[in-house]
Amino acid sequence: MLKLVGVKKRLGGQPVLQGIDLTIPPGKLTTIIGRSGEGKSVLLKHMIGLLQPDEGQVWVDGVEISRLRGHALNEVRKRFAMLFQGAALFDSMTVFENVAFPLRERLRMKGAEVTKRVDEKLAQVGLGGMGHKFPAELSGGMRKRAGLARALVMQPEIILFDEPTTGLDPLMAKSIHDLITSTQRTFGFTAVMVSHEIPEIFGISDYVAMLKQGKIAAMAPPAEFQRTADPEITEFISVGGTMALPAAPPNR
Ligand SMILES: Nc1ncnc2c1ncn2[C@@H]1O[C@H](COP(=O)(O)OP(=O)(O)OP(=O)(O)O)[C@@H](O)[C@H]1O
Repeated sequence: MLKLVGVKKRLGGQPVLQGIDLTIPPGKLTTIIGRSGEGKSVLLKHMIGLLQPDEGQVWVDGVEISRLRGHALNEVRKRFAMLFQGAALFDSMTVFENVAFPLRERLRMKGAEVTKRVDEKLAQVGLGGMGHKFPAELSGGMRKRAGLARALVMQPEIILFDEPTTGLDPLMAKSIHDLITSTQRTFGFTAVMVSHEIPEIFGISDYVAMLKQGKIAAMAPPAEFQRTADPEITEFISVGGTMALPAAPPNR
């Protein structure tokens, strides 16, 4: 169970997170939405221990990771994968080498075992037979798939996705969303995704949370979330998309 309690963080002299209380349901897909610059990426980085809170705690299964350093933090991080916005592949390595990298570096795995695991993951993300290509030879959507294969290959319990469909056309974005949900259901990992894809995320998420003024303003399953009484949230989700809400239509 991933849980943030009273997390506060200032960056560049400005308050970014101002008291985050958030429990991420295990084995589900939770999507975090919010305006640009609101602190969504900063929030993800706290979950994986890349940033430490000024105040408050981040808990992973009863371990307070916000106070861990060095080896102890690395051990907890092995349970996570994070897919950054740009997929962050190594340009000088083939797709195969990119996906093999964490197995070799972090698990010290070698030879046929690596090949088997990498080929299996590439096939799962629809990149079977593409292992010899370099990232520059791939489309944006294929690069995202390769990034997802690299995240999945470590069989993490928790995967954090930072805007995984940024820069993709709607069809490619849909195929990445489908892949995230199908792999999540197959492997049962806990997924946390930051996304601007409204209304699409309502169709794929188990829970939606909104970050507003440094706090979680609402968190609920999509149908309930969309019936919120908070006019700012209603406006945000109606501007982001065009989904009409029978219970509380956008007031515009
Ligand atoms: N390392 C840093 N040093 C100083 N300020 C930072 C740092 N990282 C983030 N910030 C600031 O924190 C705020 C939140 O940034 P963050 O990237 O989390 O926003 P976001 O909600 O993910 O935005 P977007 O939706 O545009 O990706 C911004 O004002 C940003 O400039």
